[in-house]
Amino acid sequence: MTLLDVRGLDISVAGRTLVRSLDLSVSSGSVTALLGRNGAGKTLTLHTLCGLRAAEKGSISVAGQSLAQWPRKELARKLGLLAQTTEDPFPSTVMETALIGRHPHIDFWQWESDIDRSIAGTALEAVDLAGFAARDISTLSGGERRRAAIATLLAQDPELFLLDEPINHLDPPHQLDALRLFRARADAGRAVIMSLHDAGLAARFSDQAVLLFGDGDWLCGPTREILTETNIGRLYGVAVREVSWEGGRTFVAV
Ligand SMILES: Nc1ncnc2c1ncn2[C@@H]1O[C@H](COP(=O)(O)OP(=O)(O)OP(=O)(O)O)[C@@H](O)[C@H]1O
Repeated sequence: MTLLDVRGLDISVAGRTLVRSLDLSVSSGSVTALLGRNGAGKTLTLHTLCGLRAAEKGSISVAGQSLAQWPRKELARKLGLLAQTTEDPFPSTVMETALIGRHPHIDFWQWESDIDRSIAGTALEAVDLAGFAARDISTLSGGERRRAAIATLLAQDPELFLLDEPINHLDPPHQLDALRLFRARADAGRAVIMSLHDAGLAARFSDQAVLLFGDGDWLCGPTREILTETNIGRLYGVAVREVSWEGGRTFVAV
């Protein structure tokens, strides 16, 4: 089933067109990797896809209905954003932070139920924060805080996960854990779009890749066809070699 359909989308800022006439279709069960240099427009694109930023030109539909027509709370059950950075303006515990993800599922006058607490607890376990529930969120390390943000999104449990550099701050084992976890969500019928700076991890975990060149140009297609030495070299403006091993491949700048 097509969860997200984007046609002719322009992303512009301060008089510059970063993405011109983007067409993108995302189906349940798939992982899409979004790659581009710093400033190419990955964050602005993700923010536009979830309605935080208005689309100047083009159409975005979510589960067959125009993005703008979705009531905000219903939309938050369809799609959820892992922002690139998180702020904690109010004191709260790690459990309270994870429970924020349950808000789209709770009626206006209701408190979180035991089921919501159990879902949030399971999400904390999934990101290796089981023992952290009572901790003040402001005491977490950068990587722990990133995993708490992932737990909040897992507790939200949207159909489409929009992830802005999900492995920021994570050490290598937790990077793999997080990417495996989202890959498993997709394999269970959800969908994922994630911006990444590691083309090797994009090759390993995605089915579809979108390359943003930052000048309006983009490429989109099956990962195997899009992630090539030539395209990645053009994307980053450096010579790149593909390195393969049994079943896997990565890219090295030379
Ligand atoms: N409000 C704004 N005014 C002017 N320029 C902006 C504004 N917001 C974003 N930009 C610029 O738009 C460009 C795209 O930003 P965006 O955050 O989408 O990049 P990105 O691809 O996610 O980069 P990174 O890899 O560094 O996270 C950047 O050059 C940024 O400086």
